[in-house]
Amino acid sequence: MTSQADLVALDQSDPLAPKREEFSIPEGLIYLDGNSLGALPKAVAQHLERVVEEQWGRDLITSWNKHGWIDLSARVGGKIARLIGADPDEVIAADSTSINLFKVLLAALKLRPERRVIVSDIDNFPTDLYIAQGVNQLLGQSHELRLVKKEQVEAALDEHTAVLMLTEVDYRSGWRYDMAALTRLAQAKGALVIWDLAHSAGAFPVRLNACNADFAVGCGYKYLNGGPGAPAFLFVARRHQGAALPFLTGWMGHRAPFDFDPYYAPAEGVHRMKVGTPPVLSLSALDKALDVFADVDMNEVRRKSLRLTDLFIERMEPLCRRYGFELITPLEHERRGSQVAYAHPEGYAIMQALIASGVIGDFRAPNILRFGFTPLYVRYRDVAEAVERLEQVMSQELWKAERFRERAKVT
Ligand SMILES: Cc1ncc(COP(=O)(O)O)c(C=O)c1O
Ligand SMILES: Nc1c(O)cccc1C(=O)C[C@H](N)C(=O)O
Repeated sequence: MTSQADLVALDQSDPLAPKREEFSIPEGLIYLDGNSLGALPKAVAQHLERVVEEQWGRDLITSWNKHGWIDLSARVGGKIARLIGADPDEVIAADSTSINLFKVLLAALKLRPERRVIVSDIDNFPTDLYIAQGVNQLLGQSHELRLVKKEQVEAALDEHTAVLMLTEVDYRSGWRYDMAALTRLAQAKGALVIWDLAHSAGAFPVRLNACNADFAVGCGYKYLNGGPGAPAFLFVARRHQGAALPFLTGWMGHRAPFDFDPYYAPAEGVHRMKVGTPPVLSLSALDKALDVFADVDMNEVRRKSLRLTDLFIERMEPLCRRYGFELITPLEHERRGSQVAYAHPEGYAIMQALIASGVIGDFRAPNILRFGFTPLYVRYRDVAEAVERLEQVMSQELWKAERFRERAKVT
């Protein structure tokens, strides 16, 4: 068991400890939900004020050139590329994850016209599955969407598979796929692979090119801390950039948008996946938020993430025995993202009571309490304190209060 003295020593010797100072975290709050909405980097607030006043307010439309707004999507993509093991010219920041998935899924299916199966995980985040259903509808239900449990993904792949579409880290359980192995297996059958990195990018080192990934998408507002509704990102491996075509053929993805040619011609490389005018303020926030990572070693982030999640699991053991929490996150490091989840029949009310006590995690239907550990701003002592507050919620039965039963619109 990790002692109080061990925790102090861990925080004192943590090479990432100074990073916490770069974030604005309310005094006394323990924030374990950076896997849903990352905390605010202090520099973003100052930067946005300058962008609004100087770029928008003073320089107005000249800022597209003067402040490089027109290239922001690619510049921000370049910063994300380092975190996900891609080259800068393989990534853009744009649109939402859902829309980016729509774009790359259609592009990938068109690269495998003779094949008629999309394989995915039935526990994938719903938007991924809904997008696949919408794409199939657009294609006249020409494809089979083969949804299987994680253990059956390998067996579901065959010579009819056009695309394997997976989220690397399961949003509920935190279960992590072996990206290299699954990519190899799918490609050996002749399929293309799309990875959703929503719960990976910024949480640990991702190695898209080392794994030979074909396409990827991911969120800007989770571990990348770009703010609510931040632009997402999209990756197209260089080997596909000539042949992969977008079907949302907007002017920003045209070869020469300011020629105002009536006929569409795709831009070079990943740029053709851009659609309309980018949200400059949101992109500017994400741009500045990514600077927090500039001097960060992602291997260090992973080391701390595993220590934080190990510590949480260790401290939760007595509560599991006493109060019936069931760990659903893998113990094996290789199979774990940066979050830990427990099933409990009273999960919703318990999470509301815990939030009221100053520890923010979240609840995922039907019965899951989910805790995200962002190594840049979560301390070892926060982990111990969070479990102590949960112990109080349970031992004093605080969760039984009527007000914790009422379901909010957003959970
Ligand atoms: C795996 C995954 N994909 C996609 C999304 C969201 O996509 P969007 O930003 O389009 O809402 C989420 C979370 O919201 C997610 O967990
Ligand atoms: N994107 C979200 C939103 O707009 C509102 C509330 C939560 C979210 C989330 O990010 C959910 C998240 N993808 C999840 O893993 O559950």
